[in-house]
Amino acid sequence: METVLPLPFLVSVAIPPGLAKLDGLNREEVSILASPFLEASPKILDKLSRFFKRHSSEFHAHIDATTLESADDVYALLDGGARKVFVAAETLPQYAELGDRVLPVVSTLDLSAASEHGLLIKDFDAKASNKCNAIPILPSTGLTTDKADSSRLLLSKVIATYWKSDRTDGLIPTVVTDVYGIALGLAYTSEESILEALRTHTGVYQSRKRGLWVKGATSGDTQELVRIALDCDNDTLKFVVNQKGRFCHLEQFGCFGELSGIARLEQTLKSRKESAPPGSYTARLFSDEKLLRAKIMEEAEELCDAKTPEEVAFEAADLIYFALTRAVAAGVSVADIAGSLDAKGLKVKRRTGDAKGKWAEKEGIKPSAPAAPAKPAEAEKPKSGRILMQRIDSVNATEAELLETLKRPSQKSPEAILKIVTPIIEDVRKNGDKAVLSYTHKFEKATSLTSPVLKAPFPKELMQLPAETIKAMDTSFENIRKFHAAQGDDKTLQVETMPGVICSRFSRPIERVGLYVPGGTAVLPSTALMLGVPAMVAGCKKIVLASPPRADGSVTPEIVYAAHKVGAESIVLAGGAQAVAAMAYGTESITKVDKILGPGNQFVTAAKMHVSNDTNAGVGIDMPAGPSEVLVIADKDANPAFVASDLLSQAEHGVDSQVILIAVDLNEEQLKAIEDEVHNQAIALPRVDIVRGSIAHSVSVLVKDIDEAMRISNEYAPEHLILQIKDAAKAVDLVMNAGSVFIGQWTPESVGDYSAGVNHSLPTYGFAKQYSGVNLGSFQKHITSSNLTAEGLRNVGSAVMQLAKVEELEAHRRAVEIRIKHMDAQK
Ligand SMILES: NC(=O)c1ccc[n+]([C@@H]2O[C@H](COP(=O)([O-])OP(=O)(O)OC[C@H]3O[C@@H](n4cnc5c(N)ncnc54)[C@H](O)[C@@H]3O)[C@@H](O)[C@H]2O)c1
Ligand SMILES: N[C@H](CO)Cc1c[nH]c[nH+]1
Ligand SMILES: [Zn+2]
Repeated sequence: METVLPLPFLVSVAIPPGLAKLDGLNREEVSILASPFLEASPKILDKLSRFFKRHSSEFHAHIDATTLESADDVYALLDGGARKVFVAAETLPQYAELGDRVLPVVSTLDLSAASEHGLLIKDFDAKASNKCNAIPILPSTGLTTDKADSSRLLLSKVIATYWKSDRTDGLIPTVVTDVYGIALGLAYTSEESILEALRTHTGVYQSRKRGLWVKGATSGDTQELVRIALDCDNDTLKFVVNQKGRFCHLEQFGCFGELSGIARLEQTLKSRKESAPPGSYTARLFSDEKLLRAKIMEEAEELCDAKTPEEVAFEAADLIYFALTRAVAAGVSVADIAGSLDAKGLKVKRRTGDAKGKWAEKEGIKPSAPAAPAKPAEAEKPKSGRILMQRIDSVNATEAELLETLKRPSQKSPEAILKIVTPIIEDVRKNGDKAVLSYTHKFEKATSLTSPVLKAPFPKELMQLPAETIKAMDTSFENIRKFHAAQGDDKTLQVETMPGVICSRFSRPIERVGLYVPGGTAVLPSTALMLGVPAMVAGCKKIVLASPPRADGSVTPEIVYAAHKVGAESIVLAGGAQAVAAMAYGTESITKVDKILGPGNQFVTAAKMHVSNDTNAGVGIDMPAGPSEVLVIADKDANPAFVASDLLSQAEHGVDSQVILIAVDLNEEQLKAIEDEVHNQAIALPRVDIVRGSIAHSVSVLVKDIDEAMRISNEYAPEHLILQIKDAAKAVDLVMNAGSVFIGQWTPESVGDYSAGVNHSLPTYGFAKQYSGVNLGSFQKHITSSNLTAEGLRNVGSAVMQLAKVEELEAHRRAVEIRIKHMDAQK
């Protein structure tokens, strides 16, 4: 990343930045000029922080923070990526330690210096910093790249006002570099060429012999213009570009030779990622997450053990190779890494640099000082880079490679999780309410809570909801009720297997059920409906809901409303293993249940497995439901925006979610259209950071036809299967393994999550091969009965007696014989 000397003005931009259009200037033009000027106010701090998250490396923003009251907000802005923040002069002393990152605003504006250019609209204390005093600020509405627009200033003119050419032709020497700062060559620039470059966002220069020179116009080796900067004495420009092909007219990348070092490695890895021969080592590294992890760990260790300078250089190069492979695989470029390094360098409170977790423990490292509470913006690392799923072409890949690529992200080892949850379960079993409360105080920070349960009837004031939420919940409730009621088998099933031998089957509700409604990363009242409604329809006598309370000890009103609608007897105000244990064993105030159902994180799942294995608990559980996932099969008929929206709706659940696209016979352009949609829709999502995490282990599989797509899908056994293909309904016949299927372009997965009527508590992690999702049957037992007449016993008796004889179970045989003898005696 280039260090920025801002061009000698800042572009003042209205907030919220639409970012496609900024007050008349394009986003690209502002980013090329490097430094927008933004005005902060307490109301728009959230928007500013989102702006920084997405664009701090692209824009080098300066901020007017004079209306902010809290110093914490100023620190947060600087930590978020603001280059300089301007504050009221009287508050300046409290920022003394921050040097010229914080500057004062003077209220009496001195316009004289800039008025001769007619440019300055706002001026900052000239004495405060010689680096910043002369930066005039222009409203972006006053600038243009449109020659015909005489009412505004031409951008190229503004730049030229500040440069001093010492050449007779007035041209300005221009150093051209790539984004790593590697010099590609020297060119010359005029006002006209700058205007053209800004207008087209490409490399356009002024040739001394041939006039305007659009780089790549004949060779195809074009440039994307990333940034323009003026040097310290305003007589040389720098164009930072992304170079396609090569810059030099000779057979070499730049006029000073080929790329080398990390830049060259990145170029090689990127091209390998696109087209590494299947089976090659790099292809394996890209597709085998475990192999790459092992190599990174191995090389890190070897680097630590290296002794001589040569060994250190050798091992560091190896480590960088594997680290960069990891980055390129995730769609992260060296420029993104440099941006992240720059952002770290901008932080006003640096991390201590301590090693973390198992690596620290292994080496016996102790933290250097107790960790200070993170400032809000410090805790959220700004992330950038294209959000892109890894691709694999099923035609070129072996079956083993394909399966390896489609592996779900690995979860923490069950043993490690069990070690954490077992003592919690034991504590709750022994100490009841007191233990449950203590874990709620610890994990949910709900220290004011004094009772772990809320009993029905639930007070009205705990379910105050907007009318539209009640309407939506009522609609969903009714659809879920209808669909699950229709699954009922009220009539006893009866079959006469032989004359006089009548077999029957009838269902009964499970009497007491415990329903776990997750509440860690998101509150999910929809899950309360998905579990509660079928329990109600089945006729379960006691429905106990459990969900982690909020930090103030209250339960989300939507969950209370759902509990009320399904007739729950109580809500356990606890989450995790403690909630599961409380429902499995019962406590002084929490009702023991016969079966626990519902999704949850790894602690919840491990606790459910643990209690179901304890015969003393006498409790059953439903299927394993872990991180959400979706597999979308899309062909040429699919709308790329719809496809992306479905992928993202599951990717936003958690970083451990995985989404799969199976692209049926799509060409490069069609596939890219979906990838572009994924990126563009993702960066606009509030949970974009989570999406980045899940997309990093998500995959697009290219296949030739529907049969191959369905074969892979059945092997993967997705929780949700979406068919965005021609004649989608017909393809349902080919579905063998899936939790729930969504057919055709008008059926987004989210309708199933909330309101269509189908259940959203479904098997994940490939368990759709052997489990069904939650349904009415999950809340019922089926009991069978036999009823034989004398004739029936005669008909079947000989088979029974013979098999009992084979098994040498004489009492069994005699139970038939004694009756037949009795019948014979009565004849
Ligand atoms: N498959 C499905 O049908 C489905 C439906 C909805 C949600 N989900 C999944 O359910 C999961 C919900 O997870 P969540 O974390 O948001 O909520 P959660 O309610 O399952 O877990 C929160 C609880 O975890 C416990 N916990 C957290 N950290 C702990 C630690 N270090 N030690 C011991 N206990 C700890 C705490 O008790 C806390 O109350 C997500 O993965 C989501 O994708 C799946
Ligand atoms: N998709 C999740 C099940 O995998 C359920 C859910 C709840 N809210 C939104 N979605
Ligand atoms: Zn969902």
